[in-house]
Amino acid sequence: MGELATEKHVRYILSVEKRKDNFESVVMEHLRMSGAYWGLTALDLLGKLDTVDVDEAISWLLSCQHESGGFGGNVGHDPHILYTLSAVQVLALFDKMDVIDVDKVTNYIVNLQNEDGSFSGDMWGEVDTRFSYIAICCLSILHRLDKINVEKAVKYIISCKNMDGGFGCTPGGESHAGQIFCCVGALAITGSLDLVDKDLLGWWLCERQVKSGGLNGRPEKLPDVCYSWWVLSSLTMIDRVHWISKEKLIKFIIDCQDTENGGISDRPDDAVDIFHTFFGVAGLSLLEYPGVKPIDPAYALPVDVVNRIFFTK
Ligand SMILES: CN(C(=O)[C@H](Cc1cnc[nH]1)NC(=O)OCc1ccccc1)[C@@H](Cc1ccccc1)C(=O)N[C@@H](Cc1ccc(O)cc1)C(=O)NO
Ligand SMILES: [Zn+2]
Repeated sequence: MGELATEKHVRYILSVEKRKDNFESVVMEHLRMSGAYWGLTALDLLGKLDTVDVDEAISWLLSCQHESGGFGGNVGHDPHILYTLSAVQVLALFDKMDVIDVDKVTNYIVNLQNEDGSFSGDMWGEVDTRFSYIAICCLSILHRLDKINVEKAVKYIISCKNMDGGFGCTPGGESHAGQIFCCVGALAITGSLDLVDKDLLGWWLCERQVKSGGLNGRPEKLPDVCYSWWVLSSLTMIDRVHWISKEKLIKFIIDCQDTENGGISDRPDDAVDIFHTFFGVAGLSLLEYPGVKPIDPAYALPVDVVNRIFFTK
């Protein structure tokens, strides 16, 4: 079996951070803040975060903050809860939370909670359980969970649980691995995992593994490296990882890397991108692949970063 071409991936990630004009950079233009989180967290998992110019990254990040306290996907873009989490995650990676007004960012998120406990993504009001996870994860990192109605937030998430044990984006929405990650992650952070039927959900999740060893996001779909994260982090949080073959999944992820130019794609022989490179490395981290630092399945941050947030002053 091949092995992880670490140096190539590090060089690929650093090159993406530098490039501005090529196809990937233009496509990812509006979610560049998330791209920064994916690239920098992947570098940290590979033990290479020290190769980054922190001050340059921080000043660009701060230039994306809106007067409301929220962050946009790039300079001059409207604020959105998605990019506010990505920005806070990057600040946690660099241990630089002191460069922002925590209460201002908190206030931006608090104002996005609706009467029924759900969260909207921005002022336009779209509701999705993704935003519940983002709000809870972000406020937890900021030590401000007490500023929202956690009980109603949890009640809303449980209202999105389906008969198959999975979760959808709104009540009655079809189960999808991405939404399951968000709902299980939010329940884990709020200490509410007792509300999940671990065997029923574990069964739905382990059924995502196909012959090639890869994981898909819904029944009958093709396997995709990023589901190595959405499905596997959910299985990890409900303690059912032993229900899939870790070796076969490792082989699938390794088969998706470009050993020539670096980077990981969604499936073998496809074009690589920073998103799948991060979720591939994060998946290998959950699979305890040698040379990759451990990642926290709920916060999607390296364990040493999560420990620093919660166990130091
Ligand atoms: C917007 N987006 C997606 O829709 C991807 C597209 C895709 C990648 N592979 C198959 N499809 N889909 C995606 O992220 O689905 C996972 C998901 C769906 C719903 C909720 C949570 C996760 C990707 C970007 C992308 C676009 C096109 C190609 C590759 C990456 C994306 O930004 N996803 C977001 C999804 C998300 C958003 C918020 C969260 O709290 C968690 C996850 C993300 O991972 N943020 O860190
Ligand atoms: Zn994917």
